[in-house]
Formats: sequence, structure tokens, C-alpha cells
Amino acid sequence: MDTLPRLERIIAERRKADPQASYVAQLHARGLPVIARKVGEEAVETAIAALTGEREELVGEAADLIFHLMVLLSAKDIPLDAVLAELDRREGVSGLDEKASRSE
Ligand SMILES: N=c1c2ncn([C@@H]3O[C@H](COP(=O)(O)OP(=O)(O)OP(=O)(O)O)[C@@H](O)[C@H]3O)c2ncn1[C@@H]1O[C@H](COP(=O)(O)O)[C@@H](O)[C@H]1O
Repeated sequence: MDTLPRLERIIAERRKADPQASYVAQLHARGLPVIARKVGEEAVETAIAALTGEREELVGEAADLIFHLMVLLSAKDIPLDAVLAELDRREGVSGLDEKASRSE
């Protein structure tokens, strides 16, 4: 249940680790454009797995996507809570109404 908050804490800790010993630190050392590109790649791999892969493959790709998205949020100093609050704000509002309010 608290998987994402736990992962957020781990990512925050590992940011300062040795890039030779930590993938999170390595991503931060490579910089925001690389992290952003990884999110894009993992999103595409997730979409492909949904269309062509086995269930297990989609689960794996979705986990990669969420992990890299969490690294991106960390790199931009955006707490997970900000995203969860935005989702809470949308709760009970039809997605179609949300879409209409954005195009106004
Ligand atoms: N959840 C994850 C996680 N999911 C995926 N990955 C890594 O993400 C990478 C994705 O693989 P790809 O093939 O797409 O990328 P790659 O070719 O290895 O690397 P690139 O050169 O393309 O960046 C792999 O190296 C995976 O090991 C993760 N690495 C770390 N975590 C979590 O982060 C914690 C800290 O990890 P370290 O920073 O490595 O200690 C771990 O304990 C986990 O909880």
C-alpha cells in the first residue's frame, strides 16, 4: 500500500549515492534530458507490451515506467503528494468535464 512513498524515499536517498553503485544516482548524474528520455522510452515499451506482450511483460514494463517517472519527479523536486493531490482533486469529476475545462 505504501509502496510508492517508500520508493520515493529510497530514490531521494540514492540520489546522493555513488553513480558506480546506484542506478538512481547514475540517472541523476546523466541529467534531466536522459531521465526524461527514459520515461518516454518506458512509456512506449509499456504501450507495446499492452498490444503485443504477455501480461507479465506488461506488468514489468509498467513497473519500469512508474519507477522512471518517480525518478523524474524527484529530479524536478516534485513530491509524489503533489501528483496524488492532483488525482484527488479530479476524483468525482468526469474525465470528459475535465477535458472540456482544459480546452476552454
Ligand atoms: N525499482 C527500481 C527499478 N526498476 C527498474 N530499474 C532499473 O532500470 C533500468 C531499466 O533498464 P533498461 O534496459 O531500460 O535500461 P538500461 O539499458 O539498463 O540503462 P540505460 O543506459 O538505458 O539507462 C535497469 O537497470 C533496471 O535495473 C530499477 N532500478 C532501481 N529501482 C529501485 O531503486 C532502488 C535503488 O536502486 P539503486 O539506485 O540502483 O541502488 C532499488 O532498490 C529499487 O527499489
